[in-house]
Amino acid sequence: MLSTRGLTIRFGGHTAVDNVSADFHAGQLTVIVGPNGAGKTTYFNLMSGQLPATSGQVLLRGEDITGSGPAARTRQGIGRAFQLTNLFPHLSVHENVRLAVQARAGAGMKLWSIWSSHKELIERAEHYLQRVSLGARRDTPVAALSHGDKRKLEVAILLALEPEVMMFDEPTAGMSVDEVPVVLDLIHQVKAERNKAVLLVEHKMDVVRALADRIIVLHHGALVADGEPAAVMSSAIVQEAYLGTAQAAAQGAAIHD
Ligand SMILES: Nc1ncnc2c1ncn2[C@@H]1O[C@H](COP(=O)(O)OP(=O)(O)OP(=O)(O)O)[C@@H](O)[C@H]1O
Repeated sequence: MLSTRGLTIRFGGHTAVDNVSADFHAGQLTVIVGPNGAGKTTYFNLMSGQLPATSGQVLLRGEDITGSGPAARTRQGIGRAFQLTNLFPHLSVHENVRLAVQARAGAGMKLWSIWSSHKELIERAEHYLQRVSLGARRDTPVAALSHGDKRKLEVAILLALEPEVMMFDEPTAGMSVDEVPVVLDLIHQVKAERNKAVLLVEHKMDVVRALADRIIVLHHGALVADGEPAAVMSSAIVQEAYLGTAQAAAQGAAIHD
């Protein structure tokens, strides 16, 4: 579904992502891990188009999209849950999701088609709100939501856009303990549909264990491990560089932080 080939970005003399090649398949959830500053977010930014690559390629279904900006990539099927930067704070929860549903339906500027299918758009937005357990908050302005509810709303918006590639940046960061299972269940459901490539940047080992089909490890911008979770997590490089000791790993310590 999505591939990178020799993907590299340099900031001045610093190579933040260094020649990374990887393939992300439909029905597979890949977690990208690594210490602070390893290049995980920058790699995400290169794939979603927020940053231009210094060299290398990003391919979507085999097509080279390296030259496309972020909006074009979203239209082409790469969806990303940002950390609360793509919400309209003064619109209601329902309106935020409805805009995403409209964008997906291509109804954005065509008033006639908005009116002709208005009821359907509302129902679809309602459906996504129910999926993230935000139905009761439908009329609340986004600015008044708790942090956890904002994160759930982001997931609803991402679902509404129906992308083929779904990228999550620490989806449970800042959530209370009782909110985390809602989001993890949703990501499980998306994965179970088996038609999307799901990518996650995640620090929490329990989340990694619960969700990962595959783990990629970045270190100083380079890909240093790529494989099944058990093999990658028990590999010497991960044990020593990221978990400190095998005992820390067994105790479920975070990779960092
Ligand atoms: N716009 C930029 N200009 C200069 N340096 C940058 C820029 N963006 C990222 N970097 C540098 O690139 C490196 C990788 O940063 P990045 O945020 O991708 O790491 P990360 O693995 O996501 O870290 P964290 O786990 O702390 O979020 C860091 O050394 C960072 O300082």
